[in-house]
Amino acid sequence: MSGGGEDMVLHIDAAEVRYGTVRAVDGVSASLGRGETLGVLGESGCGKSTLAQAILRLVPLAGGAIRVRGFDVGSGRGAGERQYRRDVQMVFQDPQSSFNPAMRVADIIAEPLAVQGIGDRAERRERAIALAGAVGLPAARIDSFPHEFSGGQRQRIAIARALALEPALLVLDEPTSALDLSVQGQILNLLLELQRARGLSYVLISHNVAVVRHLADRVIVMYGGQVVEEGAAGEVLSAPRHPYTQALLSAVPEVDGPDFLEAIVAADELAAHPSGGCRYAARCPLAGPECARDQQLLALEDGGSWRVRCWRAAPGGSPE
Ligand SMILES: Nc1ncnc2c1ncn2[C@@H]1O[C@H](COP(=O)(O)OP(=O)(O)OP(=O)(O)O)[C@@H](O)[C@H]1O
Repeated sequence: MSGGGEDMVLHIDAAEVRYGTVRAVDGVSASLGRGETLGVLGESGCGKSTLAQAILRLVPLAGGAIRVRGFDVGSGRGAGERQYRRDVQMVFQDPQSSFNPAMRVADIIAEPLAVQGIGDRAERRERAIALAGAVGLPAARIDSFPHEFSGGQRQRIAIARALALEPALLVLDEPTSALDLSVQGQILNLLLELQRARGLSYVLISHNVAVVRHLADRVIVMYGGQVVEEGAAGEVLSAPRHPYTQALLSAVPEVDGPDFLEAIVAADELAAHPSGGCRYAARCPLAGPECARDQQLLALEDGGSWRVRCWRAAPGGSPE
């Protein structure tokens, strides 16, 4: 893990987002250095997309702070807003829905440049061709329309567009969930390649343990709007300590599938009424009376970065 300082690209400090009484993101903290990937893992309703939206300033913070290379996303104050708009870009699960179907691929990729008034038409086209090459799209097809491409190629188009402004941080929201299994690996490897070549940082939002394992350096596991476990992805995902992470890992097949989401009840209702105590207790096979108390995120070792919101996992096994 990288420390603080100038290499820190993203810093999330006790971020809160509410929809009415629903605490969709409830005191989440995390940070991300240059060239690193933070996995955000959890099933539908745990708040991971809302966290992504908060980083992109698409929903307001009700508390805490998010900083991208020093820019305070919550208040929007201070210098650097223009740079922030360039620094953070998003790749969605279904790129098709974010493409204008009447636009040709070259124009789609160059669109962020046009919006920012960067370069003239010919320069933007040059840039789009270079970006298409960087993501493995054939230059000969740059004047085709997005519907003429396969799902995997469309995701390459979306990635090229996201890179147009030379961002520092990509927020990847289920970037391969809509793709065939054989294509998922290709896109994940492309993301790794681009990260290494460009020093990109990724926030990877996914319910898929295999995808997070493939890409993430660190992971936060979310349940009911809270982080329940965090640490180095390799450690957390091979020997999880929180009963929820353990359930996620045992339920997950190697591939994406609807059964997985059905296997674990959605956390929506929990976010809606966060009574005291562990939010996972109602579903936890290990729950006992101690779990009625609020649980803190506790380091497994003094000063360590592997932290678990479960008194059973904490040193000494005390509920507080
Ligand atoms: N616009 C909204 N208005 C009200 N509640 C919302 C809104 N968006 C999300 N929520 C609620 O906030 C909580 C977190 O939702 P969020 O979409 O962030 O979770 P998620 O883990 O990304 O799930 P998914 O993968 O299904 O998008 C859920 O309880 C959800 O019902």
